[in-house]
Amino acid sequence: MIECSKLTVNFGNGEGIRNITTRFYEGDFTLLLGPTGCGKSTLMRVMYMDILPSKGYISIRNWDSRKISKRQILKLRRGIGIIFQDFRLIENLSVFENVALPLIMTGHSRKSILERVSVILDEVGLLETWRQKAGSLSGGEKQRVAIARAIVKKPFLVLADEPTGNLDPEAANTVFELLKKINALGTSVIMATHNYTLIEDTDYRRIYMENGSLVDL
Ligand SMILES: Nc1ncnc2c1ncn2[C@@H]1O[C@H](COP(=O)(O)OP(=O)(O)OP(=O)(O)O)[C@@H](O)[C@H]1O
Repeated sequence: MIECSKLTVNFGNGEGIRNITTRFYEGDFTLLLGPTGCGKSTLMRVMYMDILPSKGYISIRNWDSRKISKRQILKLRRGIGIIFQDFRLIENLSVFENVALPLIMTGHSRKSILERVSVILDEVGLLETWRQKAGSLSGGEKQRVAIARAIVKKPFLVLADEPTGNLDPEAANTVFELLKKINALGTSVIMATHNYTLIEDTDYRRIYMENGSLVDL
């Protein structure tokens, strides 16, 4: 699904990622591990082509960073759901509106939005909160809204960048279980995390990074 070849992002200050060659497979749950600043977020940003490589390339399904246009980047992003550590919700909008936003922006009908958002909110266990302002929720609930927003358009890939970093262990577990469920239903998931306790019992593929490079173990 994703092929990285000699992938390099150079921020001009000596930081970034260097010479990454690997593949990510369709349907997998992949864990991206490594210390702060090792390049996990940068690698994820390249995956949704928020940054383009300085050298080497990344190809995702049929999109290749060497020849992708701006319009095609928007198309690629429609197939990718993104979850951040800090939730990035619009706090003064309701839970429903936050999740509906990606569908509103792509011109779905009111009826299909109502149906789809209700189903998704039910899946993440937040149907009853649909009217509440996102800003009034707990951290764990906010992250579940962010997950709902990420999957509402049925992406082929979910990128979760430290999704449990701001959560207590119980909320972190709930979020991880949800991501596992999403993966079990067929969506590929790539999750960057520092939370080794959370993942210790899983046999998902682990990719380790250090100083912008992959570590061979
Ligand atoms: N836009 C940028 N401009 C300059 N340097 C950057 C930029 N973004 C990231 N960096 C640097 O590149 C390196 C990799 O950062 P990145 O955020 O990818 O690491 P990370 O592994 O995700 O860290 P964390 O676990 O703390 O999120 C770091 O040294 C960081 O300071």
